[in-house]
Order: sequence, then structure tokens, then C-alpha cells
Amino acid sequence: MSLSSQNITANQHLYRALLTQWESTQPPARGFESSVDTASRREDKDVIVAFRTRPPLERELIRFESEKTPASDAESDVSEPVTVENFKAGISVISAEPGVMVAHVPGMKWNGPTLTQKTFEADLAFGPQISNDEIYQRTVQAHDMINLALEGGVSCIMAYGQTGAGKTYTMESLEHLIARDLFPAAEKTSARLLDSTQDARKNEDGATNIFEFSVTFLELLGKTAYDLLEQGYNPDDETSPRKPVDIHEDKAGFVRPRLVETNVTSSEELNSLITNALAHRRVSATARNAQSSRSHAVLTIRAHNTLLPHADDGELILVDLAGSERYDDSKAHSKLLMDQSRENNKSLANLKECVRTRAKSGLEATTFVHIPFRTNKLTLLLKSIFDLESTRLSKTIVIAHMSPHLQDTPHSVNTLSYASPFRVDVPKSRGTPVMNKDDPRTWDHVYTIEFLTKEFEKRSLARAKAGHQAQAKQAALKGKKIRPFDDTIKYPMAIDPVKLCPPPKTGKHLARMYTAEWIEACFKAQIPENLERTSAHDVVKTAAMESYGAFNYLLLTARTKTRNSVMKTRKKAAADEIYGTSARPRAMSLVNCILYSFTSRCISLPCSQR
Ligand SMILES: Nc1ncnc2c1ncn2[C@@H]1O[C@H](COP(=O)(O)OP(=O)(O)OP(=O)(O)O)[C@@H](O)[C@H]1O
Repeated sequence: MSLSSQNITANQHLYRALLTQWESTQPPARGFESSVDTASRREDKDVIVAFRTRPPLERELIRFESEKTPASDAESDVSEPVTVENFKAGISVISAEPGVMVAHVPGMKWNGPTLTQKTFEADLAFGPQISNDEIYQRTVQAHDMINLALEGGVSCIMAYGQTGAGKTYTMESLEHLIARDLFPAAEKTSARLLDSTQDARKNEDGATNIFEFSVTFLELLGKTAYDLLEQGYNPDDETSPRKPVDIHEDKAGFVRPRLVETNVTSSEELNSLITNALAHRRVSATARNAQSSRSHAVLTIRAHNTLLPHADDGELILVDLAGSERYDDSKAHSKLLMDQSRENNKSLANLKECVRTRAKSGLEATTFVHIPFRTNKLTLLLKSIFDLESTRLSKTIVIAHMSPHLQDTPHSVNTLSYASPFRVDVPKSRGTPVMNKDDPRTWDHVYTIEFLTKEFEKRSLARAKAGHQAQAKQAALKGKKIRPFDDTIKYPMAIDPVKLCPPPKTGKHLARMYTAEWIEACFKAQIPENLERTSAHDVVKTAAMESYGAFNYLLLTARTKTRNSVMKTRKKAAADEIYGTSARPRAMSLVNCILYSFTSRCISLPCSQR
């Protein structure tokens, strides 16, 4: 059983002595693998997990001092009051990268207080001295989250943790830093894409920008969602009317709640939008935090690439999750707040299941996993990262936050055990998968080139045929006839398949390309001598888009087929469990047999005989 906060405070001096003793036996903490400017990047992971613990706050130390009960006064008198300077944290960073944190769990035995150490692992661990800027560099920048969204992928950053652990502190800062860097990054990507796709588009002042950004900001309070960009709402007034927003999946499978979508064209605009929206978020006091966020806040920045208007928009999703509360902290709440708190905890549990299965599926592309994202509104909102049938690549960073106080260690252990399993180890290679022509993920280099060659030849043939038809029409106008089209000839391809997929790359590599990346690679692999100068740009672009479509159609069908076949086997296994194996359903009950024979006779007999 875990001790109460008062109990820990009362015996604080003894726990601090045990902590000092433990620290003296420890080697110095391991730092980051690289300096902050060259922060290393792990390409092979879809989910990155980081731990963060914050420094103690003056007001918290004063509160804990005032919590000392009269019974404990005699003991606490022997210890000096805890200040920021002599503070001893209940959480220690053992290694920053890979992240290893130790939680010191206070206990009590017949012979006095005990401290048990529990170790947890993540990709990164940030101690109290690490600034928001450094966290931004080692997570968002190191994992290229902005560029992923600009390339048409989905980047998601989530903050999880106990109420008052510092989630909003981190997320607000990351949101503003992203707002600072998004537009310069868009300019850079635009210039590169315009250059490589030979598009002459430039705006009036010479700057290039092919992206249009729009922003939505939503808060999920219990089961109800509200728009944080809605005008005329007063967050300080509980009775202030607010229109709930419906969250559902439409017929086409999109989850697009009807929210105010604001276009932004500069960092300043985006920053002020974020500040205004955050002021609309519902907060209330809990035992742990005077300004506790009761809701999940989901900021979505969509990047529309005007150069590829038919491609999916890239997305940056920033989620500041509601504080996970233990019963002790929420029992001072009203029934409504208790219900919201329960609902929040339920959605967090489902989120855990989804993130973990998503991480597994990213690493074992050909095995089947079921991600229960439809179970809950929070995870449904994040469909774009959980839906395996999506063609967009996604990457998620989860930052788990911990309070540094010994009194909060039981909460911290909950947070660490919640977040640590998100980190899924890269599985050992099981060798080359069995080649299946219907599944691009299993193709070897030779078959990938064969597929691309066929695709590009098909496009060249279609282009030559269209050209021939135009010539035939022109000739017909002049009363002439030209030779019929010869479709046995191999017409020159616009794109070199080997340049697009150089050895040893295979279908698996192509499957990880975003739309923009594929098209850019196609432009780099074009064969100029096979193209007429005037139409080269359009020809390459069409061939690139169509080949991308054909490849992704196969990929999607293969994924769905694997899922369906596994689902079928599972359904059959479930049915067998209920009704028994194949022989048993036939052994129907007597009543069923009579009913069955009666109805089947009625159906087979002509009306007159019934
Ligand atoms: N790394 C940090 N350095 C300094 N102060 C911090 C740090 N992290 C958080 N704080 C402070 O701690 C307090 C609680 O932080 P914050 O409101 O971000 O917590 P939270 O996890 O979002 O809580 P809730 O879930 O209740 O909203 C704030 O006053 C914040 O300024």
C-alpha cells in the first residue's frame, strides 16, 4: 500500500537521508549521445517516448511544510525545512539517452521508513535542468516533425502526466517554437520542391511558398468536445454558453469535426491564435495544481501543398492531455468534475492501448494488429495516426511528465509505467519476407524495378497513344489518314526506375515515401532525352502521381487483405469457441431442426400446397 502525502512529509528527513545514501552509491548520470545541435535521429521508430521531470516550485515546498501534522512536528523539528536549494527529488535521471529514470518509492516497515527504487526506460529522459528549448531540439527538431508534416505526413506530439507535472508548460512552449519555425521551414521546402520539380512559380516578392496553413483547436472535456477558436465565449464563466462539437467518422472514413478553421500566413498570426485559444481552455483547481486543465487540448495545423493539390494534407497534431488524477486528488471535485475525471482516465487508458499497438505495427509491417481507436473520442480524433489503412506516414512523440516530489512518487510510478511500454524495441530481423507480388512490402529490388518499369512504360504508351490520336484528328481535318497506332513498340519512359529505386532499395523503402518525396524523387530520376522540353514538367508529374497511386493502391489492398484474412480466422475461432467446431452447428437442437425443416418446406413448396 502506498503511503499518504502527509505520512511522507512527516518522515521527510528520514527519506532524504535514505536518498543521500542511495545517491552516494551511484555513478554519474549518463548524458545525451550528441550535443543539442547535432541531436541524433532514430529513423526506424514511429513512436518516440521521452520522460521529463520538472524542478520543485517554491509554493509547493511551502505547502508541504504546512501539511506537517502536529504528531509529526516532534520528528520534523529535527530536520531543517526543505528549500529549493537543499531539495532532494523523488525521481532521478540515470541516463539521458537512452532514457532511464528511477522512481524512489517511499514505504514504511516495522523498523522505519524504506525507499524502493523502480527503474523505467524510454528513448530520452530530461531532468529538471533541461529547458524547453533543448527539449524542442531533441524531440521536434531531431525527429524532423515539421518536415514530416510538410512532406504530407502526420506528426503528433503528446504530453501526458499527473496533474501539475508540467504538461502545459512543455506543450505551450513547443507550440510557440513550432509556430516560430514552421514558416521558415515551409519556405525552404517550397524552394526545394519548386526547384526539383522545375516549377517556375514564385510569388511577387520573390519568396517561394507553396503551402497553405490552417489551424483548428479543440478541447475534449469528458465526452464532449468544444471549439477553442469559437468567438464570444467566456472561459471564466461556467454558465457561458458553448456549442458542443460532434466527433464522428463520416461515410468516407474522415474524422473532421465542424471546427472554426483559421488560415495563418505567419509565425506571429499562429502565435497569437494559440495564445487566444489557450485562454479559452477550461481549468479548475485541484489539490495538485491551482490551474489544472480538465480537458484534452488538441491543436491541429494542416499544411496544404498547392503544388500537389490532390495529395493528402500534412498535419501537425499537438495534444496536451488532461492531467491523470488519482482518486485522492479528485475527490474534492463536484460530481460533474468527477465524471469528467473518470472519462479522462478512460480515454487515457485507451490511448495507451492505441499508441502501443501502433508502435508495434510500425516495426512489424507485415503482421496484423488491431488498433482500437474507434473506442473513444480522443483516439478517434487521432485516427490519422492510428489508422493503418491511411497512406500517410506518421510519427508520434510522447512526453511523460513527472513531479519531482517524493510525495508524488506513487503518481510518478503510474505515469512511468503508463508511458514506458510505448517504447517498443526494434524487432530482430526475421530474414527476408516471402515475396508476394500483391504486397509491395515484400518485393525485392528486381521485382520493384520490374513493377516501376511496367508502370512507366504504361504511361509512355498512353501518352504516345494520346499524341497519335491528336495527330490522326489533325490529319482527318485535312482529309488525310495516318498509319494506325502501333502498340507493340516500347515507347521511351519519362522516368528511370533504377534511379528512383537504386539498389539495394526495395518496395519496402518505396512504401515509406511520402507523396511529395516520391514526386521529388521522380523528377530527380527523369530521363531528359526522352522528353520534349515544353511538356517535360507535366509528363513527369503525371507519371509520378499515377505511379504513386498504383503503388499505394497495391499497398493498401495488401494491408487490408492481411487484416481481413486475420479477422476472418479470428471470427471463425470465436465462432468455433461458442458453437464448437464444424460438426457441432449441424447438431442443432430438436426445436431448431423442426423449425428449420418447416420453414424450408414452406419456401420450397408452391403457394397452393402451403
Ligand atoms: N520545467 C519547468 N520549470 C519550471 N516550472 C515548471 C516546469 N514545468 C512546470 N512548471 C510549473 O509547474 C506548474 C504546473 O505546470 P503545468 O500547469 O504545466 O502542469 P500540467 O501538467 O499541465 O497540469 P494540469 O494537468 O493540471 O493542467 C506551473 O506553474 C508551471 O509554470
